Formats: sequence, structure tokens, C-alpha cells
Amino acid sequence: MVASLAGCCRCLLPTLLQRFQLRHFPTPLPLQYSYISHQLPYRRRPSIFFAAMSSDQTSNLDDAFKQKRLLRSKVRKSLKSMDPSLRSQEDEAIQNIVMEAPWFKSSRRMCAYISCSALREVDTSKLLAHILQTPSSSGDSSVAKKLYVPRVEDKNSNMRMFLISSMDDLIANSMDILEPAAVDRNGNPREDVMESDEPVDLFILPGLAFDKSGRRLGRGGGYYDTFLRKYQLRAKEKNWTQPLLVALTYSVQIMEEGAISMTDQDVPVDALVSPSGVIPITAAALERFELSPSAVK
Ligand SMILES: Nc1nc2c(c(=O)[nH]1)N(C=O)[C@@H](CNc1ccc(C(=O)N[C@@H](CCC(=O)O)C(=O)O)cc1)CN2
Ligand SMILES: Nc1ncnc2c1ncn2[C@@H]1O[C@H](COP(=O)(O)OP(=O)(O)OP(=O)(O)O)[C@@H](O)[C@H]1O
Repeated sequence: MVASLAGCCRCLLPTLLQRFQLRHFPTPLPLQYSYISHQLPYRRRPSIFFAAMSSDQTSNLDDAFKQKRLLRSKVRKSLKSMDPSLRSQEDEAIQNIVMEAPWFKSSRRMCAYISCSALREVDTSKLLAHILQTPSSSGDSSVAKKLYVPRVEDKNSNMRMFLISSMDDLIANSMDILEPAAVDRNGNPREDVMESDEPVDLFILPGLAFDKSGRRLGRGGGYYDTFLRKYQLRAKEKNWTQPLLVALTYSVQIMEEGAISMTDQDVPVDALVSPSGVIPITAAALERFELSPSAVK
């Protein structure tokens, strides 16, 4: 059934994309990943764990991490040499595309990153300001959006996402990234998205590099992959629709397919937003972007 949906999406895709003014990269749906298999949480593990893996598996894994490191340093260089005026044009274009998108407008609960300009991340400041002012500007609390943002807990790839209501809720951490304290200014604990009884509709994700089949290269901490796996598990247990995973990317961060190594702990994204438009990848993205076959009259 999945295969037939994929085939169906593929043949309808050009018409749908033209109709909805989206960009298409010819990616087979659903995704087929050539994962390198390993079973353990993969912060650098003590060698006792590696004893359970064959030497081929460990060396494949080491190759994958080595390729990731090389690609990270290549992408960091291209981001550093990006013309600042091009960067701000792209920042503006990407955020406008998101804010105008129906799938963004209809999202009520979101997790998003607080961009760090020193890391040359796609700017989210306008987007976040827009999310935070939505209830007051519309005067209708029923359309209010809830925003959860990351906070690093430790060096073991643990991160939590806390509810904020204002950018004033944030303070710079040791990496100079703004993040919320676990308690608010009155000493009350903030709402942790993992403890919320309502599902997150949308994740806005950062990353260093992406490809058109949804592979994402992060900064190497494993924070997002660990968090997303946990959240997906919670959504499954609660019988919720899985959140849509959308990554923001400058043009120079989009790689040829196959350039990003994947391990089975990496969580692929559903769609990318680049300055040229939205790039839907999975059937879930097509559905949320109202591009499902049933949307064609
Ligand atoms: N804005 C933002 N917030 C985020 C993340 C992110 O990628 N972006 N994270 C996503 O995980 C978590 C924090 N993880 C981070 C991991 C590495 C670096 C960092 O500064 N990396 C340097 C290289 C450091 C080194 O190699 O020693 C870099 O990438 O240049 C920052 C945040 C949670 N919050
Ligand atoms: N050779 C290695 N063997 C085993 N684990 C490693 C190796 N190199 C790095 N790791 C660990 O794997 C984890 C994830 O690394 P990976 O490169 O996939 O992160 P990422 O996907 O870039 O990060 P994020 O999920 O935060 O975006 C990190 O905790 C890292 O310490």
C-alpha cells in the first residue's frame, strides 16, 4: 500500500507542485535509506558496547562519522564565505515562505530552534516573533500558537523543549545559544513538551546540511536525533499524528543525494524550506501541504 501511494504521489507530483507553486526534486517516495546498522544510543560508546558489533559494523560506523565530520567542516567553510547580503536575503525569503504557508498557519503547537548567527544558522527571529505575537495580534485566543524551544541538559545528547511566551524568557548558554531556564521568573517550572497532553504539529529544525531525500546532518551532538526519536515514540504511544519535521536551509546547505552518511539513529526530515521554496519529501509532507492525491479535484 505504501509502495502504491509512493508510485501515485510520484506520477501526480509535477502537476501538484505546479499547482501549489512548490519546487520539486525528483526523489522517490517514500524514502529508502541505506542505513548503516547499529543498535545502541550512539554517543561515543564505551568499547564494551562495540564488542557486541562485528568489526565490519564498527568500521562502517566510524567511516560514517568520519564522512560526517568532513562534510561538516566543508559546509561550515561555505557558510562562512557566504556573502552577508545574500544571507540576509535568504533569511528573509525562507521565513516569509514559512509564515505564508497554510501548514504553518494551521499549526498550533510548534517546536523551533532559536537561531545563532555565529553558527550561521538560518535566522528564525522573525518567525518566532510572529508565533509569539499571534494570539495578541488576532485577539482570538483560539488561534494562539504554543512555542517550545530547546534547552541542552547535558553532554549525553539530552535536550528538552520548554514552552516560552516571550523572547525575554531566554538566556544565553555556554555555547552562546539562547535558551529558556527550566523555571520561569517566578520560580515555576516551565511546561516541558514531553509532558504535554497535546501533540506538537510542527518541528522547525536546524542543521548543517541536507539532501533532497530528507537526510539531515546536525552539529554532531546527537541532540535532535535523540529528542526526535523520543518524541516520535511518545506520539506513537499516544496515538497522535506524527509531527511534521521541516528543516530550514540556505541554498549552499543542500547536498547531492548520497553525500550525507546516515546511521540508523538519524531521523530524516519530511520537508525542507530553502529560499527557492518548499521541498516536500515524504508522503506526510505532501499530505500536510494538501498535495495528497485526494486533494486533486
Ligand atoms: N540554534 C540551535 N540550538 C540548538 C542546537 C542547534 O543546532 N542550533 N542544537 C542541536 O544539536 C542543540 C545544541 N547543540 C549544539 C551542538 C554544537 C554546537 C556548536 O557550537 N558547534 C560548533 C562546533 C563545536 C566543536 O566542534 O567543538 C559548530 O558547529 O561550529 C552548538 C549547539 C540544542 N540547541
Ligand atoms: N565514531 C563514532 N562512534 C560512535 N559514536 C559517535 C562517533 N562519532 C560521534 N559519535 C556520537 O554520535 C552522536 C550523534 O552524532 P551525529 O554525527 O549523528 O550527530 P548529528 O546528527 O549531527 O546531531 P544532531 O542530532 O544533534 O543534529 C553524538 O552523540 C556523537 O558523540
